[in-house]
Amino acid sequence: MTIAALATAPAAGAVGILRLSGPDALEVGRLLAPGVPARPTPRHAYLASFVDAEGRALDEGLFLYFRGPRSFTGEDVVELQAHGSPRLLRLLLARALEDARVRHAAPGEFTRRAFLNGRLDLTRAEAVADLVAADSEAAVRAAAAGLSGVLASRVQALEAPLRALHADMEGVLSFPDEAEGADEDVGPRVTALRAQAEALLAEAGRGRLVRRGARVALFGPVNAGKSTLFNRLVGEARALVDDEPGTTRDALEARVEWDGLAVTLFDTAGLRETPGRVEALGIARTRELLAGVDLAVLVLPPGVTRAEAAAWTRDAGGTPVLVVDGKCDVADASESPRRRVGGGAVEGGAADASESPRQRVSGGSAEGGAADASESPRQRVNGGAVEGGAADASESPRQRVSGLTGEGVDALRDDMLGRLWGGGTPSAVALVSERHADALRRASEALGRAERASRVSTLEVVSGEVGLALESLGEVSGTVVSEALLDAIFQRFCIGK
Ligand SMILES: Nc1nc2c(c(=O)[nH]1)N(C=O)[C@@H](CNc1ccc(C(=O)N[C@@H](CCC(=O)O)C(=O)O)cc1)CN2
Ligand SMILES: Nc1nc2c(ncn2[C@@H]2O[C@H](COP(=O)(O)OP(=O)(O)OP(=O)(O)O)[C@@H](O)[C@H]2O)c(=O)[nH]1
Repeated sequence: MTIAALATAPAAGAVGILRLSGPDALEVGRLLAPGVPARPTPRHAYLASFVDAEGRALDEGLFLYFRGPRSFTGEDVVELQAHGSPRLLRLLLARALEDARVRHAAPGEFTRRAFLNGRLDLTRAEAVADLVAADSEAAVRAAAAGLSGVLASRVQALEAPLRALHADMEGVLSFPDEAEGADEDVGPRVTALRAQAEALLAEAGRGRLVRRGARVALFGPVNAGKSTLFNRLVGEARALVDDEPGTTRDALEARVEWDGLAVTLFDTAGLRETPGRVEALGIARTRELLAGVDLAVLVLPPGVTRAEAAAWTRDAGGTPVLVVDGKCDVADASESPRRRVGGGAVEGGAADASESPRQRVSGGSAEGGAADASESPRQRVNGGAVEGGAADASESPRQRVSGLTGEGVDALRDDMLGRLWGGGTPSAVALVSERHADALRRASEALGRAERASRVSTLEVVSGEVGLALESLGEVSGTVVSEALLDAIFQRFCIGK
């Protein structure tokens, strides 16, 4: 069946495209553009008059014919490139759909046909959708890499040797005499392939970062200068700044693009022990937010000790924390923000020392970390920090930054990107999606079982597991796919793609 859809967004633009794909694309296309020869030269742009059912001119545009299989879908494709009026384009589309040989394309159906006709493997078809959805430079570049087959070849480099291994084992099982010895190094081969699968799986985190953008939150004690720093990082005065502690109550967010990577930056309510009721709600929300971001930046006012810093760090709930010394332009603590913070902690400590981990640390730092050291892993960490400033030297020096003067802000941004990204550049990443990661994980698990079986079980069992790994891997490239999987994948495409 021939399908038709508008390939351009349903909004006014300079040019809009109606696309047809299928066996009757040319004939139906020529109903709309009768001036085009019956056997047009493929890939030649004809200037043509587009007409309605009565033969009245609707527009003058370009007519393109791609003869299958040399087309995007692998089928005959016709494009009518008209002036970009949404109303005009709908008239042209309706006219094409009037023909009984044509129906409207489902979302992603052009790309689905390209996949089914072997023009693209599944990873490249998905890269088409990634490219259309890309909203940062890194996302564009990573999707483009996917479209050019970066992930496809990584998967291929795993799939081919896995298939060879499977064939060797099946050979030995079926023809033990002829294939003798082909199963000798099965164990090491499985181990190596499993490591390869794990390495690919490890890129899923970066894939997520590129696709969705990174989420970074500034947090720390009240009045640390978070909002000032946030404004500085965002490049505009978004957050309210005031020297009254607790000014920021709701988390603010702003989207920036750093080195091509989309970053959503959050400014959060300052943490302290004795907040007002409304502020307490803000703090609860901060903790929730911190648990869900990719990186939490702990902004400390001058004079905070390592033990205190370690205590604040725990508010991030397991999210990686980057610690920075804020207000570094303040030479000494004459204005004594340190006292305020320290004072707050002690005050709170008296009120409910038993409850708050932070107070326990304050207590620890005052009374001696050693006393606490045996109690919990958390205390042991703090105890360590308190006991041995020297031993603590392994901790990297904290970034000094001033939101007020801008000092250290660029370096902080680089630090954040380093922590988020690790080495390399965002464009070099193989965009491993959740779907790919899930299939890779199952492949890797099957290989893990194969590894064990190669030591304790029969070749038949090993081969069975390797076969399962192959099946899972086939879901990534598309060599093994169900209709349901294809439906799920192509549903997220837009219409006309
Ligand atoms: N006007 C227009 N622009 C477009 C598209 C389109 O369909 N129409 N595309 C649609 O997404 C993308 C281009 N993708 C395309 C991919 C392959 C072929 C194609 O004809 N492939 C043949 C021939 C290859 C060759 O001659 O080198 C093939 O693969 O056999 C065309 C477009 C982006 N820009
Ligand atoms: N000297 C100096 N003062 C700063 C700096 N950053 C912020 N301040 C001042 O410190 C006070 C608090 O700044 P904010 O940016 O609102 O601090 P915050 O951490 O967001 O505060 P909360 O909203 O209470 O959590 C304001 O008076 C700022 O002008 C800095 O880098 N250097």
